Amino acid sequence: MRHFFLGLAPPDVKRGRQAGNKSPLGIPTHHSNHSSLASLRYTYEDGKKTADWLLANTKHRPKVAIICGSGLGGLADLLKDQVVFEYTKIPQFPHSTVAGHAGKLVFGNLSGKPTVVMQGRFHMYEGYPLWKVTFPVRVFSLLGVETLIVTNAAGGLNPEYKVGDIMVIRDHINMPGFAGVNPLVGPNDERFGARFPAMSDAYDRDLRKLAHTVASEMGCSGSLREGVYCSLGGPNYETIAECRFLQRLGADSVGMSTVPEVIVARHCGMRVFGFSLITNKAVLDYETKEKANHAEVLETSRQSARVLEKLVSLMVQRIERNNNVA
Ligand SMILES: O=P(O)(O)O[C@@H]1C[C@H](O)[C@@H](CO)O1
Ligand code: HPA
Repeated sequence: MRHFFLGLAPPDVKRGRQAGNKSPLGIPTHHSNHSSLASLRYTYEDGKKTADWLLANTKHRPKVAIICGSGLGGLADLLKDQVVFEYTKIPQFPHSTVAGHAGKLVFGNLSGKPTVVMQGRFHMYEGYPLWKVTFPVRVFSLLGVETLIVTNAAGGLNPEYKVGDIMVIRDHINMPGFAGVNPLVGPNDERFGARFPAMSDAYDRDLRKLAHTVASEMGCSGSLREGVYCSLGGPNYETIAECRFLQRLGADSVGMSTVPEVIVARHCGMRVFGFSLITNKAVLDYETKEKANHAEVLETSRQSARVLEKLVSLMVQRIERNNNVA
């Protein structure tokens, strides 16, 4: 309050946000009309500020960004010549709150290519609105990133999938989007992208093909699948009825992330590729005693991470500048 009267209000308040309307995570708790809704999100200038801060603090100029799913942050360890930023130190960045998400942004060279890796992502169930969940993707775009690779831990709905399989994401079902929960809701800034972006080609066909080529060269094509990822809000795992419903909808894997990041990346013209690591089988049978749990998810990630890491690094080696695949 005192700061406010002295003209030293924090930036949130200066932009018309009221400190009293925020949860402890800085998330707005109520708003009265569309124009106040418009002010309750990061602007283009906010993204630019964070991107410029990062560019001023590292010499790396990444063309590829990778978002690591639960327990898959080991990918960042493959980067050479690392520059590491804790999320808590990056201006305006949200903070990681989930086990298996370290909360570090790692710049470096992966297979000789300048790359930035998010060791830990943000989820809606942590209490973050989707414009916060997806803020890093817009920052990546402002850094000059052309290709986004997303990874996640997911439950297998397809009865043929086994725990430890890797699923190339061919397409997604945005379940929260059916109810209007979408990171692009609100005023559209054309500097990021068009009001109505297409999503029918969200997952790049050439990169999907490349994944199969690389897997076959690695001798692991037997455990490489390709299918549809369905994103739910979480944090609870699905009921049996929900899993049966999603299976009938045509989903092969189910999780609690990824889709908002992909929508924002496509909105700003980035090329997207994604993997689900099948960490558990979705429960579809009322007679079973099996239950999904995060400890199992992390343990499967730990066991299968090396294959996924190798696959990603070999793919990055073959991604050429300006979106061509070697
Ligand atoms: O960040 P991802 O999507 O990999 O994490 C999955 C979904 C939940 O966050 C968590 C559930 O075990 O793992
Ligand atoms: N459901 C939702 N999210 C998940 C699962 C699951 O079974 N496994 C890992 N993340």
